[in-house]
Amino acid sequence: MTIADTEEKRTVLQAKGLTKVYRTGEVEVHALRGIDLDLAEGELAVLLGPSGSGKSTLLNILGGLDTPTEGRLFFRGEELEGHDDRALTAYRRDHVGFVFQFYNLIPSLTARENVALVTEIARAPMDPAEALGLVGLEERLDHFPAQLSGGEQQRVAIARAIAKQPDVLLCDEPTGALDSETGILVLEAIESVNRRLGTTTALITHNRSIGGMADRVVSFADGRIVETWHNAQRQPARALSW
Ligand SMILES: Nc1ncnc2c1ncn2[C@@H]1O[C@H](COP(=O)(O)OP(=O)(O)OP(=O)(O)O)[C@@H](O)[C@H]1O
Repeated sequence: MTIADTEEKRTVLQAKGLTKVYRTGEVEVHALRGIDLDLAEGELAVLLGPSGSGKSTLLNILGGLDTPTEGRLFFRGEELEGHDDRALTAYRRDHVGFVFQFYNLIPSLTARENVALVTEIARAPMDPAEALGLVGLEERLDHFPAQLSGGEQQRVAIARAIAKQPDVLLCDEPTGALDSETGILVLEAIESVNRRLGTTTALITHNRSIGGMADRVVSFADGRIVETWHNAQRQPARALSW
């Protein structure tokens, strides 16, 4: 195996020159203006930036929910064909887990059943109870969403996202709707999944404090990466405050 092969294996996701222009009538919005970003195996990256800086647009493209106007995306060295819906669907289904600000659980299904919806169609799923255990909800398997707190519902959403054992976990403002104490529990769940399963994780936030838990922080402004730094040591989510 050559050094180049090894490097390629260590990079899970690679974005090159991504741009995104939204056109609404006469109006053009340049949401991304040339993003180069690699996510390494097992890394926890925090994508930081103010509202409107393009973070969600980037996350959606990295996860195959949207396509760039220009630029290329590689998953484990293979290019994802931007306009081939089937390839993107297969990539999303087999390799990507999403967590959004709002949990999108099905109210009439229990925590376990919400997770099972995904494990039933996944290639190598874990048991829903095991996934819920990983986020600290082993005592809540048969609760309905209405019987769970916001933070617990978000942890069910994380369990649902990771139960198919995705290569990449993409989290868009996962603590945006939560108070800080509850938010930290949710971040601990993400941290634990990243450490125990080695899932490459990208977490979007506008909250600078959350950057402390990352291996690397990538800071955005106006559709561009303006700064990147590595933390010499990751702070445990439990030690964060805001
Ligand atoms: N579907 C769309 N159609 C038109 N413009 C869009 C669309 N989605 C996003 N935009 C615009 O693109 C820019 C980047 O939006 P994006 O949601 O990626 O930013 P963000 O950094 O995630 O913001 P927030 O933190 O508020 O979610 C914004 O100016 C937004 O208005």
